[in-house]
Amino acid sequence: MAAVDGGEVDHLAGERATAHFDVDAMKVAWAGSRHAVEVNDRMARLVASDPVFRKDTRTMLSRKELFKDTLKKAAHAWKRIVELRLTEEEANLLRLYVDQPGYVDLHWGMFVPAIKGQGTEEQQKKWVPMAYKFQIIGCYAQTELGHGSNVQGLETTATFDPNTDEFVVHSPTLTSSKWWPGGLGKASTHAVVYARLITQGKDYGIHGFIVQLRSLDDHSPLPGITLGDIGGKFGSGAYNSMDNGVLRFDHVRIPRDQMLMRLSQVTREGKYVHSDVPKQLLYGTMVYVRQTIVADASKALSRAVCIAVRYSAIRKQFGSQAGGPETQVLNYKTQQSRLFPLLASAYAYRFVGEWLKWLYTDVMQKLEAKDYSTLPEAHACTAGLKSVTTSATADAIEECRKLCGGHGYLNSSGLPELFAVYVPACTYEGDNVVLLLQVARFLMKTVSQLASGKQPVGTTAYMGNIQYLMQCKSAVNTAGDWLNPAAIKEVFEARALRMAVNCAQNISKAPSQEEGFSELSPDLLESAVAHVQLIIVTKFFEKLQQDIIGHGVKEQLQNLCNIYALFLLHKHLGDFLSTGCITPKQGALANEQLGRLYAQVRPNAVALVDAFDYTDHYLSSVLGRYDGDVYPALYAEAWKDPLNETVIPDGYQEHLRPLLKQQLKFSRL
Ligand SMILES: CCCCCCCCCCCCCCCCCCCCCC(=O)SCCNC(=O)CCNC(=O)[C@H](O)C(C)(C)COP(=O)(O)OP(=O)(O)OC[C@H]1O[C@@H](n2cnc3c(N)ncnc32)[C@H](O)[C@@H]1OP(=O)(O)O
Ligand SMILES: Cc1cc2nc3c(=O)[nH]c(=O)nc-3n(C[C@H](O)[C@H](O)[C@H](O)COP(=O)(O)OP(=O)(O)OC[C@H]3O[C@@H](n4cnc5c(N)ncnc54)[C@H](O)[C@@H]3O)c2cc1C
Repeated sequence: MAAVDGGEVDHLAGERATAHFDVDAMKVAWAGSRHAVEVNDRMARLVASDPVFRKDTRTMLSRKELFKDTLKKAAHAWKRIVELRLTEEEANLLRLYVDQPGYVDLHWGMFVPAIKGQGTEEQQKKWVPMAYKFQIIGCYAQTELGHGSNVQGLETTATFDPNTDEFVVHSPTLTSSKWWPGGLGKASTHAVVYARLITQGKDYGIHGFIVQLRSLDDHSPLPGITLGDIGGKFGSGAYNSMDNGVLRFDHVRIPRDQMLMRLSQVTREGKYVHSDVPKQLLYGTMVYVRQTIVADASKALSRAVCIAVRYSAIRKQFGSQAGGPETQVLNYKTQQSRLFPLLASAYAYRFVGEWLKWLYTDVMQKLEAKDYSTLPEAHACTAGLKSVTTSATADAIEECRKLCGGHGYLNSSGLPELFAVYVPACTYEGDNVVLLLQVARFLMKTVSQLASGKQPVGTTAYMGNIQYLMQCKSAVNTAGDWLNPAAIKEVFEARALRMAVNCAQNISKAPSQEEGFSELSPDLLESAVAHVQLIIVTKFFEKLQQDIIGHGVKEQLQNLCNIYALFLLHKHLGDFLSTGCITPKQGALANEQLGRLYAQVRPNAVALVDAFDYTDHYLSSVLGRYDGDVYPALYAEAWKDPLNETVIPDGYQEHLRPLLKQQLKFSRL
C-alpha cells in the first residue's frame, strides 16, 4: 500500500516504474516486520486523517498559540489513546506521527523511566500508576544554568533534616537554577530533580528526588518554588512548542521517601547507605534516551532524504544543446554523490538503531540478574552512536535543504523546521563532543588492557586481533574488489584500531594520563568516530546476513551498505592513508566503485524512499509530496501566508505611503 494522501496524478509514476525491487518487501525490511509496517501505517493514517493534528500553519503561529496548540494535540492524542485502547507500541507511534515536541515526550521518555530505573518497588507502585493515568505530569530536571555536561558539578542541594524526616531542596546560587528541562516551564506538576544529597554534614553527590512543583488543584507553583519558560528557541515552529523551563527552590521540603532509593538510601536517622550496584546506574535514564535518539535519527534523516529525492526527480534544470527536455536534477552526478550517501546513511542508522535497542534490552536483562559487566559497553555504544548519528543527521538535513535549491529554504518545504527541531539533538542528552570523549576513554582503557592479555568482547572484540590488524595491507586490486564485505571490514577495523593505538601511545608519552588525554582530545574524538563508524558498517553487514525476503530487496540493501561504507572511506581518506590501511590507488578505486554504485541506485531512488512509507502529513513538505505535484502546491501554499490575507499590507498607511508621497527636499535630487 502506498502512502498517498496527495492528488490524483502521480508525477513520479515513471520513477516508480524503474525500480528493480519489491517496494512492499522493502517496507518490511525497513520497519522490521510485517506487523511493524501495519501498525506504523495505521497510526500514521489515524493522525493524518484527524483535523486536530493539522500542522500546515504551525510555523505561522505565535509562541503562545503554538504552545496552546501543543497542549490541545497532546490532550487529544491521549483521548484517542484511551478511546481506542491503543497498546504502548501504538501510542508511542501516535506520538511520533503527531510530530510536535511537547511535555509528553519528557513525561513518558524520562520522568517515568527515571522512576522505574531508580525508584524502589514501593516508590514505583506509588508514582508510576499516577503518571500512567496522567494524574500527574512529570519532567526530568537535571541541567542547571551553570552546569549541564558536568553532572557531578550540579549545585542544587537536598539536605536531610532528621527532625522532620524531610529533605530540604534548595537552589543556593543563580547558576544552580534548573534550566532547560522540557515540560518544566508550564506543564509539569512534578519533576525528578537531581541534587547533591547532604546528610549528617556530608555531601554524597548527585541523587534523584521526586518533587511536586505545582498545585494539582489550580496548577499554581507551590510555596518556595519559582518557575517559568526560558524563552524562544531557534527557528519558527520547531522546538518552540516545548516549554523548556527554569526552576528555583527556596528551602522546599519533601518527605524522605521522595528520594529515589533503589541505588542508595538515607535511613530515618539520616545514615547514608549505598547498595552494591554501580553508581553509574544513576545515569540510566540518559542511556535509555540516547538509545531512542539513535532510532529517531534514522526517522529524521529518512524524512529529509525522502523530500530531497522526490523533489530532485521532479526538478529540472538545463537541457540538451538541441533544445530538448531539461534534465532532472537527480540525474546530475554531483546531486547523486551528495544525496545517495545520505539515503544509504538513513538505512544504516535504521539498522544500527534496531541493534542498539536489542543491546539495551539485553543489558537491562543482565542488570536485573545483577550482572553489570556489559554496562561500560552499553554506555560507550549509546553515547557514541547518539553522537555520530545525530551530528551526521543534522548536517544531512541542511544538505537536503541545499539539494532542494531555493525552494528548500521555504518553510513549506518542511526542511527548515525539521532542521530547527532536530539540531538540538547534537546537544541534549549529552553534548556530542563530551559523549565522544567518553567513548575515547573506553577505547583507551580497552587498548591498555590488551597488553595484559585481556580479550576484548562485544564491539571491541576486533581489537583482540591486534597482531594482524596493526600490520595488514589491503589486498584490493580493482574497483570491484571493494564489493567484498571482508575487504571493507578489514580496513575499517585496521583504521579504528591503529588510530586508537596511536592515541594510546601518544598519551603514554605525556607527564600524566590526564594531561595526555586532554592534549590529545582532538585526535581521540576522531578515533572514537572511527570506532563508531565501524560499528555502524558492521551492523549493516550483519543485517545483510539475516533472512531478507522480497524480489531485489537484498541487492538494494547491499548496494546501500557498500555506498555507506565506501562513502565514509572516501570522506575520511586521510585517516585510512595516514594509518597505512590503504594506498592512494586503493582510495581512488573505492571512489570509482562508489560512482558505479550511484548509477545502480539512480533508477531505484524514488522507490527506496517510498519504502519509508511516510504519509504526506508526516513529511509536511510540498516538495516531498508522494504524487510529485510540486508546483501547484508551492503556488497554493504561498497564498496561505498571513501576509497575503490583504492585498495592501498593514503598515502601508503609516510607513509606505508617506515615503512614496514625500516631497523631495534635496535640491540635488
Ligand atoms: C501523545 C501521548 C503519547 C504517549 C505514549 C508513550 C510515548 C513514549 C514516549 C517516549 C519518548 C522518548 C523521546 C524522548 C525525547 C527526548 C527529548 C530530549 C530531551 C533531552 C533531555 C536532556 O538533555 S536530559 C540531560 C542530559 N544530560 C546529559 O546527558 C549530561 C551529560 N553528562 C554525563 O552524562 C556525565 O556527566 C559524563 C559526561 C558521562 C561524565 O560523568 P562523570 O562525571 O560521572 O565522570 P566520568 O567521565 O569520570 O565517569 C565515571 C565512570 O562512569 C562511566 N559512565 C559515565 N556515564 C555512564 C553511563 N551513562 N552509564 C554507564 N557508565 C557511565 C564512565 O565510563 C566512567 O567509567 P570508568 O571509571 O570505568 O572509566
Ligand atoms: C532543546 C533542549 C532540550 C533539553 N532538555 C533537557 C531536559 O529535559 N532536562 C535536562 O535536564 N536538560 C535538558 N537539556 C540540557 C542539555 O542536556 C544540556 O544542554 C546538554 O547536556 C549540554 O550541556 P551544556 O549545555 O552544559 O553544554 P556545555 O557543556 O556548556 O557545552 C559548551 C561547549 O563546551 C564543550 N565542552 C564541555 N565540556 C567539555 C569537555 N570536557 N571537553 C571538551 N569540550 C567540552 C562542548 O563540546 C560545547 O562545545 C536540554 C537542552 C536542549 C538544547
